[in-house]
Amino acid sequence: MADTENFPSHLPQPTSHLPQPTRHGMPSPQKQLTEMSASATNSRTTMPPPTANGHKRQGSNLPESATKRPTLSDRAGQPLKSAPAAPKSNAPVSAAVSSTLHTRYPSSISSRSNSIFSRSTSSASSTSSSFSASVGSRLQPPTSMNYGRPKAALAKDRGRAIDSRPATSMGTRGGGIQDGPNNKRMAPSAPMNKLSSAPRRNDIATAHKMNSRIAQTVARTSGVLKEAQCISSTASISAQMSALTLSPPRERRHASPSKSPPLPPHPVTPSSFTPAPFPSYNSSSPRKNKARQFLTKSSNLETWDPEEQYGNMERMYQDVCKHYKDAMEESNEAKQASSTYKDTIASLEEDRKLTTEAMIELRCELQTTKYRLEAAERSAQDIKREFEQEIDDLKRDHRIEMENVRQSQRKDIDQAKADHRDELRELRNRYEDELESERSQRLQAVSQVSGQVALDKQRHQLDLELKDQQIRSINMEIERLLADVEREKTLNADLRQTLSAAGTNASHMEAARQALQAKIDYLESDNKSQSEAYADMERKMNQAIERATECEEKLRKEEMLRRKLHNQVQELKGNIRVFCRVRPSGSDASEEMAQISFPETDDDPKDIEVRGQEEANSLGKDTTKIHPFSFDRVFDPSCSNAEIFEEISQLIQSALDGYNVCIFAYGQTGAGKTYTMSSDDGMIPQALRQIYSTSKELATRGWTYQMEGSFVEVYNEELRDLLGKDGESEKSGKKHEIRHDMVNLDTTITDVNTLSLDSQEQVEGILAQAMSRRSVAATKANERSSRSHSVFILRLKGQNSITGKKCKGTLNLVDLAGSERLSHSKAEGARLKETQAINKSLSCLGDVIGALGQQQSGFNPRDSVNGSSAGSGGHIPYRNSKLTHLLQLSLGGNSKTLMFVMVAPEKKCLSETITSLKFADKVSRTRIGVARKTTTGR
Ligand SMILES: Nc1ncnc2c1ncn2[C@@H]1O[C@H](COP(=O)(O)OP(=O)(O)OP(=O)(O)O)[C@@H](O)[C@H]1O
Repeated sequence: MADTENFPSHLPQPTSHLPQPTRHGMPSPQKQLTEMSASATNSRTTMPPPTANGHKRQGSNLPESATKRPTLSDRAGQPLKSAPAAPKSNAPVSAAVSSTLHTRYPSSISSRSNSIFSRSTSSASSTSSSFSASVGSRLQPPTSMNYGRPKAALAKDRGRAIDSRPATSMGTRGGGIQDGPNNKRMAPSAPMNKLSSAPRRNDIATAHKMNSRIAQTVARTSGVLKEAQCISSTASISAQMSALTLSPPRERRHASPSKSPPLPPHPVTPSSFTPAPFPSYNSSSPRKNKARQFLTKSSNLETWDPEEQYGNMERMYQDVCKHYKDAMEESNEAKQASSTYKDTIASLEEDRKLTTEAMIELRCELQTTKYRLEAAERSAQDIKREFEQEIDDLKRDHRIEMENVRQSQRKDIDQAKADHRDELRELRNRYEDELESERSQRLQAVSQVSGQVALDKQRHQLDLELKDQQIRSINMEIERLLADVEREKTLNADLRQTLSAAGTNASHMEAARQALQAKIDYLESDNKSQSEAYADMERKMNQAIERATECEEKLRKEEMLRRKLHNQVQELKGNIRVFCRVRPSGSDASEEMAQISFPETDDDPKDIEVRGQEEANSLGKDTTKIHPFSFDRVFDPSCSNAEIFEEISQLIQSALDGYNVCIFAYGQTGAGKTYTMSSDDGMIPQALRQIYSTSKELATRGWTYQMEGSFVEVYNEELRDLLGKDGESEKSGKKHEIRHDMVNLDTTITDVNTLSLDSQEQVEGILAQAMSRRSVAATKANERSSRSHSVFILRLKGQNSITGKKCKGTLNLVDLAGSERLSHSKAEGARLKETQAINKSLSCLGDVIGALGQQQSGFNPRDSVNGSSAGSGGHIPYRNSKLTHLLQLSLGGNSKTLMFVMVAPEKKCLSETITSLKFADKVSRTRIGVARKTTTGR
């Protein structure tokens, strides 16, 4: 087995058909004999015979004879002409046995031969030949490299080769060598198993206990021993084989394996081994000259040629003998090595025993030391515990002692502190008493002095305060009078005279005041004369007050006169007045401007001229038309909101006087309507500021005002409350309705929040809220274009506590949405709808104004409610849009109405500008009714 491993790996391993050697080298002789006998009888039918040239024939590869050959059955009927010669005394191998050996185990024999003898360099060539003869030319014998090893190396290699497998595995392998010729499993040889495995186990156990060097040595020794045993066993088997060949063939052929007695082992020693001479064969066999014979008539298998077979057998026998001899020599050497290793093992065993004893002693010592150490540790623990207890006791004692000392010290300190406190208290009491008595003495003295001073001072102070108050009131009165005078001066000449008189009066009073002041000074310096001066001053004061009252009365009368005159002037001017304002150019410098001029350069410009687009006349010449317009007032781009407000402040005053006032801004989108009406200094905030300041002034003349405001927008022909909570009207789903009270000439909107405006700050907050809620959107002309008409309605209710007069006015401030041409704006979707609604309502406004113009005479506002005029009977289409419906009373003649027409200066807006101006011109030419005051009382 080991030798098969030496074959080159690229070659197929030779398969053995011989009974495989067990670990002892060969199967038991008894079994071998049995099998050999059986095979001798069966071999002719089961195995093909070797060929004549000595090569192995294999199965169907055997060449078939072309000629007809006699079969065995044929030959059975024939008399045996030349039987093989009877074996001689040394019993040569019979032809049957020989052929059986070659047919059944050719490769096995050869292989085995190789395994046993391949290490002999001298027999390399013969091995090779026998190998090729037995296994065929396809397989090469082991190379000569394996042969020339030194003996020691050989022994070592073998030892390693065998010893590298564990003992049990060896046993298994030995037992499992396997399939014999008839696929019979070969049982391992039990004694040999015992022999080999037992020492091996011992060796391995020893090797594990001892060091690795000892283990290696033992392993090597064991390997050598096994090799030697193997060789000796092989030798015995060979001897048996030799003995087997000596037995008479006829007897063996018929002898039953079970009945035949076991053959005694052949006493072969390597040194005394002499191979028996191979039996000679009768070469004059008649078969030699005979024609070729066949197994059966129909078979083309030739019958065996015994002569040729015999020759082969003889050669093989020679080879086997030679190899056997070599093996014997190797075996001897191995035995010698074995005895040497045995000695070494014995001495090592001795060493191991000594070492084990020493180890046991040391272990005992270690154990003892451990016990001692543990005892020492225990005692150390006890001592430590004792010490710890002692330390704890000491600590406790120390703590108690410390506590005692601390307590005694604390007591001492407390005692010392108490003493010290008492001492301090005593001292403090003593000093405080002394201090108190001293202080009281001094205070008495001081209070006597200061009482006197304070009394004097108080008296003077009171006098002074009284006089200051009088002076203040006189001053206030003078200021008020001066303010009144100042205001009246600007109204009319009579008032100026009165005011100058008041001024003179005031100067007298001032002189009197100065005199009084001098007297006060004098009085201050001289207490005695003070009372006289005071009485004089009081008298003069009363005179002044009387005169002031007279002046006030006079002023009131003048005020009434002024109002009357103012309203007369307003009526003369007409109830709808039109102001025109041109916006400055925008930030885009590249924008081309329209040619707009203002011919009048005085303080009160009323005219404006706009140069129209260039047009070709009938002669083909380019001409431009100039459009002149005239309004109540024209404001050029340089005018500020403050300047414009000055012009309308009289109208705001009219609202306080009990008139309905309506101011609205009209113009194309982006022309400046929202800027004029609702910016921080726009008309709406300024109007409110004026109303507050004037109402305060009028309060001095007995007027008190109640103000209520609401803010709505007309968006897409629907009213929206800008002062309501977010989404309130959408949630409630209520629609606001416009109602006109024609008795009181009052307009109300249902479900609209009306807030009482108590302070100017509140009003401005409300305005900001309303402005933020307005519907705005970016359009082509304006980034924040108003998409609705916004209307701020301020109701003013005044009452004069002196005269008992009552008045009720309404101020409507309207910021209209911008007119816009759809073709220009190219609005879509929501924007388109908005633009359509805006344009429609503005066109309705134009219609209403037009209708009002036609019925100038005989206006009755009550008729206007029904959309008709008593004078002309013409229909006024107020209800055609929410905007005109809402402004019905403002437009219908009952109110003072001011329209701002806003103009954009850009050329691109020119046509729209001209349209707006034409509309404004139409409005300014309209004369509608007479505004009436809603006052009651005297
Ligand atoms: N007198 C002015 N001085 C300076 N800037 C102005 C003046 N008038 C208008 N503007 C500016 O022009 C722009 C358009 O003005 P505004 O929004 O008042 O136009 P509008 O007529 O109200 O437009 P819409 O009808 O689309 O609401 C704004 O940026 C505004 O500040």
